[in-house]
Amino acid sequence: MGGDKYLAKKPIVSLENINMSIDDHQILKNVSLELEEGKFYTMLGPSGSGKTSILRVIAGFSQPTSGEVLFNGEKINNIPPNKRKLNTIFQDYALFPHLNVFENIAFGLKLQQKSKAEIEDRVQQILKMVQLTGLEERDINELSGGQKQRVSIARSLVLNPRMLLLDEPLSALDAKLRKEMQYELRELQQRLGITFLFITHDQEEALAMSDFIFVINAGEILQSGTPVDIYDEPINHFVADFIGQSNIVPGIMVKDFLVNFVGKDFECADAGMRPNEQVEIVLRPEDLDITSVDQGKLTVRVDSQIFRGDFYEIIAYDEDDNEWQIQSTNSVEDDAVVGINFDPEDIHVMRYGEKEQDFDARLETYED
Ligand SMILES: Nc1ncnc2c1ncn2[C@@H]1O[C@H](COP(=O)(O)OP(=O)(O)OP(=O)(O)O)[C@@H](O)[C@H]1O
Repeated sequence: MGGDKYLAKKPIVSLENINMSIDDHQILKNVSLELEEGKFYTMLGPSGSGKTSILRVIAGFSQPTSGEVLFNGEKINNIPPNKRKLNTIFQDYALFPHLNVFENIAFGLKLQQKSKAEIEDRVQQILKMVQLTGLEERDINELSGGQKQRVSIARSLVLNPRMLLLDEPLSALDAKLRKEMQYELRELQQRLGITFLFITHDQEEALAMSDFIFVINAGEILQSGTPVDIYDEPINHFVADFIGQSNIVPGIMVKDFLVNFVGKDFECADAGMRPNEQVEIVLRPEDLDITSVDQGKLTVRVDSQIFRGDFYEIIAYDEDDNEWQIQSTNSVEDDAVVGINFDPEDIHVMRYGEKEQDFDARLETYED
């Protein structure tokens, strides 16, 4: 899914069937992706899933075992990192503490032996872009977190990259500053119009910041799409569980648009499954309402609840012992037996362990 939505424009960077092994350990498995001009892309996945490895392949710090890295349609596998029109920003920003803001930003241009006048001009231009004019002489350790982030981006931008690769740049920050920087980074990307490829293991961050997300696990892209696509239509258990909170229960297809779970048939909006196929059902906690037993589509027993500020998060169990998380504006007593209601359109049906290619193929067959 999603893949076809962004084929219309020519990608700046593409990966085609990238595999990478280190000491018999396969780190990347058949990774393909395309990155277009001017978008904010995120690679989202748990620790060790291969996000940094993909970024390193794009940047040229790692060589894939097989597969092609393309820049504007041309193979760049053998082009060294400093000759690629990409710049990487690391978690700690790697700023030089003994140099001031101007000198940090000018560093790459000095290495390229540009004239003093050209350096002055270019740095001033970039300072304006990242809104740091006036801070040229400031020491790096006298800057706020947000300003440091902007200096590190400015230091990359001064070299005119087509794309910035950002490896978990916000992960060391406390929650409040992190939120502010998310906003700042997103705003900066939109203003500059440069493609960002951002890495995070934080799903909320990915949903909030990105135009397009690649969900990575065990060296594979499990799903790619807009934040809304991925949240509303996760293709498998891993994605549904990793992105937001989900109730996932086993079910079986009765026929098209009818699925059975917890012993009852329910209409559902999903497509392309065969009768009797084993499936999994996703219902998000915010899509469930607590009601009386006679009015409810399912009956559950409340186990516990936590007050979350604007709602109660209720944990309950159905007769098959499936756990249900429900967001409710009202508190409910422990052990109360209640009904839960939901809109059939919010029932999302998945195949266990499905991969994105199979999902796309199934959808195509169905649409034909
Ligand atoms: N040089 C290496 N030698 C051996 N194994 C490696 C090497 N680099 C990465 N790996 C392994 O490859 C897998 C993917 O690592 P990678 O750093 O790409 O994951 P990640 O998703 O970026 O994780 P994190 O969020 O923790 O940084 C891990 O299992 C890691 O241990």
